[in-house]
Amino acid sequence: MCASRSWARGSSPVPGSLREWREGFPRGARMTDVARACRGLDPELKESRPLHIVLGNEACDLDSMVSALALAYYLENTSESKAAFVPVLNIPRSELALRGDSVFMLSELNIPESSLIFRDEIDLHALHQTGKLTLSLVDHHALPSSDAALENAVTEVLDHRPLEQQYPPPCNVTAELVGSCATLVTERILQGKPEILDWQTAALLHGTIILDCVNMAPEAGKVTPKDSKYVAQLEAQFPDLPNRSKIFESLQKAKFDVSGLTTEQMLRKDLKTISGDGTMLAISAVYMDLEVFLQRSNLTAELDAFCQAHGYDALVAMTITFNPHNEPVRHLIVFCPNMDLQSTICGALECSHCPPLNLTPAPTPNPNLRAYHQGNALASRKKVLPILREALGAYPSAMKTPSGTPGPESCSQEQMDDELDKAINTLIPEMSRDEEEPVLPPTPMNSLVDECPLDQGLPKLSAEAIFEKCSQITMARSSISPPQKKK
Ligand SMILES: Nc1ncnc2c1ncn2[C@@H]1O[C@H](COP(=O)(O)OP(=O)(O)OP(=O)(O)OP(=O)(O)O)[C@@H](O)[C@H]1O
Ligand SMILES: [Mn+2]
Ligand SMILES: [Mn+2]
Repeated sequence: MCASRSWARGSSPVPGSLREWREGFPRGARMTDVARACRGLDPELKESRPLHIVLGNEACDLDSMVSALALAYYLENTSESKAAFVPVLNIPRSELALRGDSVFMLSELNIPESSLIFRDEIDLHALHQTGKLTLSLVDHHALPSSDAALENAVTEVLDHRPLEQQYPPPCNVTAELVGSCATLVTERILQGKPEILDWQTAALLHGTIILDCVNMAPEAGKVTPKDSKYVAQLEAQFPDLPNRSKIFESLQKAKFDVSGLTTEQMLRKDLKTISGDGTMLAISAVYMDLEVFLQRSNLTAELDAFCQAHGYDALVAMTITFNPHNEPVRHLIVFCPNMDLQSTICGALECSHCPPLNLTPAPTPNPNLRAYHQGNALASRKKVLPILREALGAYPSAMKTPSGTPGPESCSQEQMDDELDKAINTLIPEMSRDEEEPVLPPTPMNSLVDECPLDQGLPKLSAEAIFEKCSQITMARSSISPPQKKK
């Protein structure tokens, strides 16, 4: 689906230095030569020069794609280093088609998809082993556990979310909570060497910032003064950039067009993942109304198959649609067959206060599914991810069962008891003392203790197991003689 091709100037192949960038990049070799070399088909090119990869996030939305393309282009044209600067889209090539806004933008600007390199076409880990790889991360900075080995190749970060991970100097970190990472890349180019900016690259950046900042509308809660400043500067340098509203409407339409997508494709279209202590969680943006989504045929089985296929222990989907006033309406869906993990995730989301999500439970067709209306319509996944990351951190991996199998019953009984004893003994110390030691009254929880045993949150255990243990405690207490007064 493509809106009218009214943007690009003429229908010439990629004009200006974007084409030269592609052909002369790295110097003397075309993009496809680099791709072939990176795919290991042409070792001497790989051997000849170090490779500096500019890598977007694994959701690979328009912001990630454009930030990687534009920053690599800038570095290739300004860096003193003899490295080749290669933008890599952090998804398999086959997944680009799910990103309607990116496909639309590339076609509008006559940038052939064949000139791009995707994550499944380059072996970053093998390159890293040759010692020839350095990395710039754009639009993210916390690498997924599968890429943890690449952390020491990161020499630069440009991101627009709160820092969750430190990259010590000499890594160059730019992290600012602006509406779009493309704003930070634009700033870098305009402050560095504005004359290398050509119309195509300016149009890529301009359109991306406008989409991310919802056509620069303050009520959407995305745009910052820096976003507005650089959109204006791009327009001042290229007065014939397309009209903002035209860009926004075409990209928004292309982004939200999910017609014909399967449930699996819809979940993969804008997917982020987090992991904590061996538990993997997928968080998808679903551009569809909750009711409509829940009515999809075979939904629970499809969600289960999706989690099993990718090794996810749970899936959180954030649906986003718009009311007649064009305000976003958000719902959260939690799919998790493991009841302990499900209650950990739902508890964290329900009790979150930073930010409060103002969740109202909504009915679902299956106990493995929970759904909520999210009253806080401004909290995008960027805001929800830290809540989920913290919840995973508090969830004992000992409770983790192979993904997709039911919860606590799959843990051995003694494992459950150990967990429970540990938990109860931090809560009720007299249970852990042996007989001869006098039992002191439990420390009042509001006293100045250096850390409250509940700081890590209540132990994640099933209600029945806690009840069982508490009844044991009352029995044990009634058999313990009252504390002897110290003489
Ligand atoms: N108020 C709005 N009006 C119109 N469109 C809006 C409005 N708010 C968001 N969108 C569109 O929905 C897409 C998804 O927006 P989001 O759910 O707020 O998340 P985000 O894409 O801005 O940020 P994320 O938390 O997903 O993180 P990153 O993508 O930065 O990694 C928006 O793209 C917009 O089209
Ligand atoms: Mn997004
Ligand atoms: Mn972004």
